[in-house]
Amino acid sequence: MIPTLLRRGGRLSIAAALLTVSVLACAKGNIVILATGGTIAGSGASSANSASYQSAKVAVDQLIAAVPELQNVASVRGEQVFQIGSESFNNERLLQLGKRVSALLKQNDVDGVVITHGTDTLEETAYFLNLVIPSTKPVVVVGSMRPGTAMSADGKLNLYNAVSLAVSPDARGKGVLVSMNDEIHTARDVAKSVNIKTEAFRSPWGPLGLVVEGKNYWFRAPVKRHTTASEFNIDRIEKLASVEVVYGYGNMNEQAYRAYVGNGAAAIIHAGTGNGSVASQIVPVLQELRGKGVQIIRSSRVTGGGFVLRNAEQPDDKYDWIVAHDFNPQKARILAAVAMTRTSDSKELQRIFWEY
Ligand SMILES: NC(=O)C[C@H](N)C(=O)O
Repeated sequence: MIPTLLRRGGRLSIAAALLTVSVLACAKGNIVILATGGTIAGSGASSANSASYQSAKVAVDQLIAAVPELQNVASVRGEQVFQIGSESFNNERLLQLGKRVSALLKQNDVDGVVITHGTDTLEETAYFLNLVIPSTKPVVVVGSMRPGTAMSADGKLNLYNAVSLAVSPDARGKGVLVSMNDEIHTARDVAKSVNIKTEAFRSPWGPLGLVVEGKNYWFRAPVKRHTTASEFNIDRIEKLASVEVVYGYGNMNEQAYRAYVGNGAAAIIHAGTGNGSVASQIVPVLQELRGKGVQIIRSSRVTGGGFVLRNAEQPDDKYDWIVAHDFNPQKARILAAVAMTRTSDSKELQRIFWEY
């Protein structure tokens, strides 16, 4: 169409061509890629290094330049927020990233945000954003399991899928999404379940859909509260509550619980065995800590579908403990750290654990 207009020559047809170009550019939608590091920005010594490499090496502009096809689906620009392995994320970085996402989504010239992220804590950041970003515009978090230098690297296609998902009107209002390995997951459910393999992310209750060659195929939608239906808002959060996780196993002792509380933890996520069960020698310790005002939140260390029932295994009503529903311990930490910016009432916290 544009070459035809140009062939006709003359000022009018050139103006028409320019107008068409700008209309097409607008029609594509504007996506900002916020880069934070991880393996998707990793680099290895040789193409055979699929698992040993350095993460967080490649700058966002290089990531974008490596996938010219991105510009066919959206107008894309990048910002380098951090350049770290995601194992080094902390509460301050979550807040900084969240505030930048929120500010961008308030702009009329931004239609969605893609966050490139290491996979180790990707589920924590994605779930945090799902709780605190008050926007229906798509936020898609993406990573890779192999660096771009490796044979069969997965980053380019994952990034392409993430951008095409973020620019899709049908991705709006579904909460923060994670796109990996052609699948679309809700940030609430997804967890890194295998390392090494590219099929690394799973949701215990299944993915929301698939993204294939720039088209989304949806099968379900999240029912829990998120983004615009959330009572939490990043614009009103300056500091997260101090919440720590203690891992349960046979031969447990009380030292970690006491050390964390001694250092000011306001809540302990007990990553218990099975149904969040608590060893008999630990029960009185947790009762004592609860008596001192510390929230005790029972989650499960079971991977791929831990689900803690209230008053099963332990009398939560009697001890005034909280159960983490189906959240894995690291997501329970995120929810408690956000929720406790607003309440320290255990009944309110339990309500929040059921609703989000
Ligand atoms: N695949 C990865 O991205 C792992 C890396 N350690 C990270 O989380 O940053």
